[in-house]
Amino acid sequence: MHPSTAWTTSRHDNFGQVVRSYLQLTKPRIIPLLLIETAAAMWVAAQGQLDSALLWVTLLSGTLAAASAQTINCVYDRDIDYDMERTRHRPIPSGRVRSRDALLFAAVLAVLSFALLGWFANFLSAGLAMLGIALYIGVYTHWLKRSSTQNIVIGGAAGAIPPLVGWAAVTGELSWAAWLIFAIVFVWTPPHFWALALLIQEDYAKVKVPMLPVIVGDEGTAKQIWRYTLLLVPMTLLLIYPLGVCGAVYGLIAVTLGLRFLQKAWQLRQQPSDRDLARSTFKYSILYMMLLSAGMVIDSLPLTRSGVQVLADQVQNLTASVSMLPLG
Ligand code: HEM
Ligand SMILES: CC(C)=CCC/C(C)=C/CC/C(C)=C/COP(=O)(O)OP(=O)(O)O
Repeated sequence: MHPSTAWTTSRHDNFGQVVRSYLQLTKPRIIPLLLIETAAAMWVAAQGQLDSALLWVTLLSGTLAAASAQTINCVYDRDIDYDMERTRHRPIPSGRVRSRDALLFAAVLAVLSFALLGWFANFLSAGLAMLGIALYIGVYTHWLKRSSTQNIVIGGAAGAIPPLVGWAAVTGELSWAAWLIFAIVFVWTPPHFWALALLIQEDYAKVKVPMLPVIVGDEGTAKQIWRYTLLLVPMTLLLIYPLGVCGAVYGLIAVTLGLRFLQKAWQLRQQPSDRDLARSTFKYSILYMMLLSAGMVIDSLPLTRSGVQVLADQVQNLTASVSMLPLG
């Protein structure tokens, strides 16, 4: 290879590696689900009449805010991340990115997120995105993660902020329905995370992070997972009644998904030390939240709404005809 070609290739490789490292700081695999929640809340808020430019700008800003929060978390947790097998190869503990550079990166992302939302949507949504970062860093990462078994219950509020951002971006305010979607994600977070924590508790024990299974064991954790799932499933139906922002199609999806979640949580309660069950409950929690959000979107599409209306009219006509039949 000609020396100048080799130099260019290695510069490319280096650049690629730097980009990959910064991307890894943002924990990108978690972001799509946060965006799905945001989009679902926006769709419900707009009752199917959603401006696509607003949708994309809000999703981009949400990505920037979540990426900023995750990057700061990587800086703060660099000591324990170094000691845990699962996180040792993250960019900061492995020495690929300096903490100072990561913080600068996070600041740029946060400022861009705030500016985009403030400019294209409104300052309520921009402020909520910043509140999400503050809660995730201040309340979860700094205050509770290393000191309380309830760390992810209270800290989970940060992960439930994205739907509020989406709702506020569309309507400029926060209605009961927005708070209910927030509450659904909030109550979903403990079963989601504790199912995973059952699998990786040795890592957390090693660095003295008091995740629930480390302190109360498998059985106590499985019991809590069951209780939160039991609370979660009926809560999802409140969007239909009394709030009236979702309809029958969403109801069918929420009940079907909810029954399966309850079944998994119940099985785990019966066999709390079964790691395959814990893994399957964790994976299902993600699928559950994706499909529940999809259910909200499908339900609010104008096509679905008119289809349900036609069906309801047919049923009404049929009932009227049957009642007019000369029976007996
Ligand atoms: C305080 C609340 C939460 C905690 C402590 C938590 C913790 C975790 C952890 C430790 C992982 C494994 C990540 C890895 O192996 O690198 C994970 C995976 C995941 N989390 Fe959560 N989570 C929380 C809330 C949320 C929320 C609100 C969402 C989105 C709505 C979410 C979505 C996901 C997804 C999609 C994955 C799978 C990523 C993959 O494909 O590996 N999490 N979570
Ligand atoms: C609006 C807005 C910006 C909201 C922020 C939402 C947000 C970033 C939620 C992330 C929740 C999460 C995946 C925590 C991981 O826990 P951990 O950091 O303890 O996981 P680890 O053990 O893998 O480091």
